[in-house]
Amino acid sequence: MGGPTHDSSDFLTDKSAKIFVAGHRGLVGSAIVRKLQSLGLTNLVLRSHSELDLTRQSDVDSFFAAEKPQYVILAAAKVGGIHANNTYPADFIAINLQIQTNVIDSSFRHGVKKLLFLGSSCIYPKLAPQPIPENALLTGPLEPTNEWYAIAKISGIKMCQAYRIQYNWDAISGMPTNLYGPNDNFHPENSHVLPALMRRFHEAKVNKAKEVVVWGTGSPLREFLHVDDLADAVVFLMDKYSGLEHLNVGSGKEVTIKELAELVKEVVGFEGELVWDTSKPDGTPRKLMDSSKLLGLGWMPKISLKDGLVDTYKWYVENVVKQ
Ligand SMILES: NC(=O)C1=CN([C@@H]2O[C@H](COP(=O)(O)OP(=O)(O)OC[C@H]3O[C@@H](n4cnc5c(N)ncnc54)[C@H](OP(=O)(O)O)[C@@H]3O)[C@@H](O)[C@H]2O)C=CC1
Ligand SMILES: C[C@H]1O[C@H](OP(=O)(O)OP(=O)(O)OC[C@H]2O[C@@H](n3cnc4c(=O)[nH]c(N)nc43)[C@H](O)[C@@H]2O)[C@@H](O)[C@@H](O)C1=O
Repeated sequence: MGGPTHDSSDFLTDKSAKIFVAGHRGLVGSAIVRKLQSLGLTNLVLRSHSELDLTRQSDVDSFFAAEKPQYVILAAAKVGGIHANNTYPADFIAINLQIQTNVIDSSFRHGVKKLLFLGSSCIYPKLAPQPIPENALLTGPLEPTNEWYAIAKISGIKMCQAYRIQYNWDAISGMPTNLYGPNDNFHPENSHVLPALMRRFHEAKVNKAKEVVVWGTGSPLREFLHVDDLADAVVFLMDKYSGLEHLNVGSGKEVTIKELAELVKEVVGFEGELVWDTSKPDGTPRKLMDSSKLLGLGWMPKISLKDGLVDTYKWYVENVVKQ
C-alpha cells in the first residue's frame, strides 16, 4: 500500500512539543512515558481513566479543545488475556471502538499533527501464514476467543487509513506482538499468560505448593516482546514512519507456552510440577509476526526473553507483592 507520507522528523527534535499519551498508567503507556522522558520530551499531557473517561465523546472533545496536543499516542484500551476476551466480548468490542473513535476523531478535529494507534497481533486470521506479513489482514476468519477485540482493532487501523486518505492527516498504526514488563496486569484470571504464570509460580513458591496449574495444552506458540522495546519502536515510528499501512512490531522469537512456563518457573524459583488444564482454550495455535518492514527502517529489539523475565519478576516482587 502507498499513500501520502509526511516529514515527521521533528518529533524528537522539538523537545517542547505537547504529547498526549492516552493510557499512561498501563503496561504500554507507562513504558512510552518513561521512554519519552528519557529523551527529554517532557511536555506530556496525561489523564488517568478516572480523570478522563475516553469512552465519553463530549468529555474527550472538550479535553482536546482545551489542551490542543500536537502529538497523540493512543495506548488506552480495554485489554486482557484469552479468558477476559472470551468472557467479556461486549466490553472488548464496545469500549475499544468508543475509545479509539473518540480519540482519533477529536485528534483530527483539534489539529493534532500526528497520531499513533496501537492494535495487536490478534487482528490477523487464526490460520495466517507464518511469520505473518501485514498484508495477511482480512484474508481469513479470526480466532474466536478474541474476534470482538480484533474487529475493534481492525476498525482502528481502517479509521487511521481513512483519515489519511480523505484528509491527508498523519495517523499511523503499529501492531505489537504479545507484550510484558513492569506495570503489567497480574490478575489471576483476566491477565495475559506471562504475568498470570509469574504470579501463580510466585504464590506457589511462597506457599510451598507441589504443583501449579497452567491453561491449555502448552503447545501454542507465542512471540513475546518486552514493553521497553515496544516503547522504543513507538518513538521510532512517531519519528520516522508516516505511511498508510500498519506495521508489525515483534521480537521475531517464539516459544511454546510449555517452554514459557518452564522459563517463568526457573526465573521465579518454583520447584514443583506443572499440571495442564486442557479444559481451558489454547487460542491461536501460532502467531509469529513478520516485522521485516520495521526492521528494514532501522529499528531493532534489544531485550531477550530471559533478561526481560528477570527484570519483570524483580519489578513484580518490589511493586506488587510488597504493596
Ligand atoms: N499487553 C499486551 O500484550 C498487548 C497490548 N497491545 C495494545 O497496547 C495498548 C495498551 O495495552 P496495555 O498497556 O497492555 O493495557 P493496560 O490494561 O495495561 O493499560 C490500558 C490503559 O488504558 C486506560 N483506559 C482503559 N479504559 C479507559 C477509558 N475508558 N478511559 C481512559 N483510559 C482508559 C487504563 O487507564 P487506568 O489505568 O487509569 O484504568 C490503562 O492506563 C492497547 O491498545 C493494546 O491493545 C497490543 C498487543 C499486546
Ligand atoms: C495479546 C493477545 O492476548 C490474547 O491472546 P493470547 O495470545 O491467546 O493471550 P494469553 O496471554 O491470554 O494466552 C496465551 C496462551 O497461554 C495459555 N495460558 C496458559 N496459562 C495461562 C494463564 O494462566 N493465563 C492466560 N491468560 N493464558 C494462559 C493460554 O491458554 C494461551 O494458549 C488475546 O485475547 C488478544 O487480546 C491479544 O491481543
